[in-house]
Amino acid sequence: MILFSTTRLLGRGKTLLRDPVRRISVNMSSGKRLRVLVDMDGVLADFEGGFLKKYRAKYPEDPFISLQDRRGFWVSTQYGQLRSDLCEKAISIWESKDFFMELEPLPGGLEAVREMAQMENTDVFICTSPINHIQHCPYEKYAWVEQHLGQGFLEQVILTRDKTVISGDILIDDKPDILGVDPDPTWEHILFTACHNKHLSPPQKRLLSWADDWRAILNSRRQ
Ligand SMILES: Cc1cn([C@H]2C[C@H](OP(=O)(O)O)[C@@H](CO)O2)c(=O)[nH]c1=O
Ligand SMILES: [Mg+2]
Repeated sequence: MILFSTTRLLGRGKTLLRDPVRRISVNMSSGKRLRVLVDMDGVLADFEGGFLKKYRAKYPEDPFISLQDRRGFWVSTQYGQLRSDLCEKAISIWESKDFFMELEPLPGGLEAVREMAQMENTDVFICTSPINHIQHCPYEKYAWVEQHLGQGFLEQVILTRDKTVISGDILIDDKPDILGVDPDPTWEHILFTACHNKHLSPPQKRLLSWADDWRAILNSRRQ
């Protein structure tokens, strides 16, 4: 028997505790709640496109790598292979103020997470890693979510350098190898296709874009 001091029964069997700081949805029906972790850069926010635009604006005379020529997750590695000084130049782009703030949303991503948040027996979190340079990125990632999904969605942001310690059923992420202290994370990694990984033959299931059938992937994990 679960006692709630003040509760408001919502439709679809969800109960929200009146809590000035945090609203908690408790599942009142029997089904297990599905927990979806959605990555930010390369899945909701266009890191690669934003990088190339700002790199070319800042270094117009320097060689660049087109999106279709991108290989390997780390941009700076490939730029460094092109010419050693370009590694630092690449890093200077995403360490600059407003880089993460000004990233464009990838098509269909915001609509998909908004829909997930309204789905029965479903919780969605944005699970994202900050870069090492902490001056701007952590704040701008939160501000980006507030700007594009609203203040209420800030409750759903998880910032971590180790995604393996976050529990969930599904992690939709463009990084092919998601490693951390836990060798056996609870989530199934769905590889979100990006310019840098489209040539791989990954072991994971792929989500080609948000126009692909992400609802079927969620439903396949529901009990
Ligand atoms: C340096 C670098 C960071 N990133 C993103 C991944 C992480 O965000 P996310 O976990 O939201 O995908 C963040 C820190 O590495 O920056 C790239 O996508 N490519 C890069 O080359
Ligand atoms: Mg990513």
